Amino acid sequence: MRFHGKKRRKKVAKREDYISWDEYFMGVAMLSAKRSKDPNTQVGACIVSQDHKILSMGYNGFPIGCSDDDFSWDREGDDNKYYYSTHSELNAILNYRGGSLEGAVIYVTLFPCNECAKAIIQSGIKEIVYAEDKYHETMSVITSKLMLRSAGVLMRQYEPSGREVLITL
Ligand SMILES: Nc1ccn([C@H]2C[C@H](O)[C@@H](COP(=O)(O)O)O2)c(=O)n1
Ligand SMILES: [Zn+2]
Repeated sequence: MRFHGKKRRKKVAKREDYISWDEYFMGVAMLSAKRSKDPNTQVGACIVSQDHKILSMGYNGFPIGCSDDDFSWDREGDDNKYYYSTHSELNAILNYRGGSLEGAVIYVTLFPCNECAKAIIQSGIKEIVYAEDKYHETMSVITSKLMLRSAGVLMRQYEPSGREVLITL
């Protein structure tokens, strides 16, 4: 092959074992979940543009000014975490500092609840890629899917590749 009139040396071949877009964005969502202080379920989300740019990230936690040490992480009783925690998907939407999320894709480690589904629909996100769906039998997830389907938001389950990535932090 010729390059600027000169005979070109054989090119060095590219790496072939690079991670896919799905692995990359679900990996970022999984890493975000590691920031959660919830002792029972840690959820992470990563919002991506149609041209594969990361727009925002989030994980489940208490609002700014509501200390993780003062507010309750209990699952039951009058004073429980469900009153206080913001879900990862909503945090990712609220963390976005750009303009519109129209047409974006959200990668999330757990299928969105009905409240997050409303926020996803209203923000213009058009596709959900989720890893787990452990609450699929709850009314929250059943109604979430009803709304998402009705609004034309695509939903697909992430297919784990089984690839292990070692990151020493
Ligand atoms: N799609 C979801 C579902 C749940 N979360 C958060 C809300 C809680 O902090 C936790 C669930 O706790 P559990 O009932 O399993 O003890 O996960 C979320 O961020 N996104
Ligand atoms: Zn939610």
